[in-house]
Amino acid sequence: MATIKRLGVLTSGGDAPGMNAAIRAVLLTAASYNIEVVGFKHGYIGLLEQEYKTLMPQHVQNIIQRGGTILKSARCPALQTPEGPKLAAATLHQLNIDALIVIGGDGSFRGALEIAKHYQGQIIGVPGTIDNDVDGTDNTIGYATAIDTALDAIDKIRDTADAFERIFLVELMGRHSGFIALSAGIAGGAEQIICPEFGPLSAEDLRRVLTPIQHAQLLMGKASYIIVVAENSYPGGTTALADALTKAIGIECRACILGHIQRGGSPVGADRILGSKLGAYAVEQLLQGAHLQMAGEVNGELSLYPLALTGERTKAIDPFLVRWQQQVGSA
Ligand SMILES: Nc1ncnc2c1ncn2[C@@H]1O[C@H](COP(=O)(O)OP(=O)(O)OP(=O)(O)O)[C@@H](O)[C@H]1O
Ligand SMILES: O=P(O)(O)OC[C@H]1O[C@](O)(CO)[C@@H](O)[C@@H]1O
Repeated sequence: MATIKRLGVLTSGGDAPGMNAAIRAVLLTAASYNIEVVGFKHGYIGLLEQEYKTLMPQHVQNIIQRGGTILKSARCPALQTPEGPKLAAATLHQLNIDALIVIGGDGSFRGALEIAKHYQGQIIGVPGTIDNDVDGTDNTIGYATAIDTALDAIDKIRDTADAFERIFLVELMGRHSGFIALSAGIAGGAEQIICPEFGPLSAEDLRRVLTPIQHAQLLMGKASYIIVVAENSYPGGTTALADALTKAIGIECRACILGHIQRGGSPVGADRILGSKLGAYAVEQLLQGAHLQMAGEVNGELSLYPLALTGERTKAIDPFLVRWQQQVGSA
């Protein structure tokens, strides 16, 4: 068993519902092994600027149901300078931190790998991002809640779209991936889903979107029609796409950008459970000597995955749902 007396923990990148459950599990598990936990604030900024506090059980009481992260999060460009990782490692050494747990996405894990080049202790990652774009785990903490939040919005937009028999484009988050768009689009009964995995969509290529709309109108007449669009799918964004479609078909298409609403809210049960499980597992695996690994869950089994491979983008959106959506999308 590795000797760990002091453990650091931080949340980095986009916050995700369930991060608090993971922090809580880290603290409670560590406490059960008499390990002290230091929480760094604002992601890697806390390491660079020595902004931290020792976490006690009372700090994690009554947080499992809260969105956001009690440690705050941030993007930290300073870690991407040559001096950043050295400074971060120096803080960890100075504070006698034997191991660090980074809760975040694959970008945060790249940062962890840079720090590891200068740090003598162990580092482990816990996947927390609404985007679900991290290899080595079926789901990331926050993804399930984001789907439900997006779904709630889609259902509400459907009501008004139906009343006015309007075409709506609903833009969902997912910087490089269509996980949220595909899942919420399928569950919300969207007529079309557009996401990066379907290939780039250009102004010259609008026919791909137009033909299914026209087909649906022939079949059903005037009716509500919802297109779920993953962010960054069209040059100029979803409002530009709605404008281009409006011009092309002569029927007003409305855009609704859901934005950061998807990052907030009370985590659903699945995210509380995943956060708790992965937070606890991360501590236990550190004690087993794990280093530069991510604590994930694959096919219901807890497992470690090399941090260096978490951003390879080998995890694909559900191919069955993709095929089915494309098959029925024009009906
Ligand atoms: N190559 C890198 N070198 C050093 N630090 C990095 C590197 N890539 C990312 N980081 C650090 O990790 C932080 C978070 O990364 P990023 O903004 O990509 O979010 P993420 O962890 O992927 O989460 P999300 O996708 O949910 O926003 C960055 O702000 C930066 O501090
Ligand atoms: O809040 P910010 O820094 O604009 O980041 C937005 C990005 O973060 C995420 O919410 C999580 O990675 C993405 O879906 C989105 O593109």
